[in-house]
Amino acid sequence: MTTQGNYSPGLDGIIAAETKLSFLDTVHSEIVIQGYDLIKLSESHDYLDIVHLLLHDRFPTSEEKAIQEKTLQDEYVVPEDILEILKLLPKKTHPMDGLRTGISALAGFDPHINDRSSTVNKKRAYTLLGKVPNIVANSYRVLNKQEVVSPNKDLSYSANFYYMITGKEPSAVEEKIFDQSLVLYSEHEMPNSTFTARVIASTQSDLYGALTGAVASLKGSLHGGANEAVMYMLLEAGTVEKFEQLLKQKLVNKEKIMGFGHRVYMKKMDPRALIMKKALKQLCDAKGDDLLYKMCEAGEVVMEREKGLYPNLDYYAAPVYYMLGLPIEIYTPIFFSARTVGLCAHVVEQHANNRLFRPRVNYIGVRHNHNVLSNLKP
Ligand SMILES: CC(=O)SCCNC(=O)CCNC(=O)[C@H](O)C(C)(C)COP(=O)(O)OP(=O)(O)OC[C@H]1O[C@@H](n2cnc3c(N)ncnc32)[C@H](O)[C@@H]1OP(=O)(O)O
Ligand SMILES: O=C([O-])CC(=O)C(=O)O
Repeated sequence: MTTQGNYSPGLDGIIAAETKLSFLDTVHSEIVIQGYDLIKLSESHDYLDIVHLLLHDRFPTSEEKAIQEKTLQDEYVVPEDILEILKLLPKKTHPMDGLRTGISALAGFDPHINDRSSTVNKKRAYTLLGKVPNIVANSYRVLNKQEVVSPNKDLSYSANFYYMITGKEPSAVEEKIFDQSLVLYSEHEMPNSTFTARVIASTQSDLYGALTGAVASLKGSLHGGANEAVMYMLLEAGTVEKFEQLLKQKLVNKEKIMGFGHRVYMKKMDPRALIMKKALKQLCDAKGDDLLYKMCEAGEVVMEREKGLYPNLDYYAAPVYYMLGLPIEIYTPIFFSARTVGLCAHVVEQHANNRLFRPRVNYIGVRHNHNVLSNLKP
């Protein structure tokens, strides 16, 4: 073995970047976003406040917020050709793959594609923030043989996103909870997808490429794909007792249980999950049906007792989305849509102060003796 230095599988504990954007402070149990705690922000601010905070380092004034909303609305429409590309995809394509294709195709419509300046990157971030919800909703719709839906500028950003997916306007409570989920998913330091985006950006590749790679990363079930997987698991079980049995059986089979565990919060509950747990209770109470809440609570007890593992955000976001009437295949694309702002902010930061990512390996392969090789020549 040729050793170049310490190896940490999965880069566990390795510092990969310096950032002003966010930090998981496990000592004080805070998710620090530009100096503020995300959990507190999720109770006091909406998604568009977080967008401004991440892209401009501070909250918007009410005038700036109105201008930002108008900027986003002007970006809502997706080129017709992109919708045509989505229509050409095989109908069994997952909406995450539709989204990946759609974001990738947007690059060709950018007249300033070779400009990596912060000003243009931030402008581009608004283009993406305007169009990604449209691509998410319409890639799902097209793949499910539903009519393409146009954005409704009379609704708030989050209400319009919900409307484009479901075809109906959310109630005030649904809008608030959906928006809160977007806040919670907006930014989270250095998950695999953000690392992917920064690695791609570090070659001086563009924002669309960085985000296309990030979609592929987020699709995996160890990352964003977990929210969808959690919902299938809950539906497969159907009752509290069967869910407890299912989890125990999966543990006996040494299967990973989706929605539990986290590289950074391994011995604690993801604080974002607690907020979505409260939202789930609210939605269940309003509907007079607490089955999903009871199942999730019972699952938490089993996992803590049997494995010392705690829920991450995906565990409670999934049943919340279910209670909001959102289709399951679109849970991970919604996560991506919310994370668009965090990813864009990281790419802006990477491009503004770039050094190519190029790590080394410890070589564990064989070494051949070239004298032996020359003896083997015909
Ligand atoms: C918003 C998000 O994207 S959060 C992440 C969403 N992903 C999931 O929910 C998928 C399920 N969870 C997992 O697979 C993991 O907890 C991860 C991928 C999130 C973190 O993984 P890592 O930090 O690499 O931890 P690793 O997989 O090495 O697990 C450490 C130990 O805990 C166990 N473990 C961790 N998570 C789980 C789980 N969900 N179910 C069962 N066992 C688990 C592992 O089997 C391992 O046990 P061992 O030491 O006895 O072999
Ligand atoms: O941070 C991570 O490793 C994954 C995660 O929770 C997220 O992307 O929000």
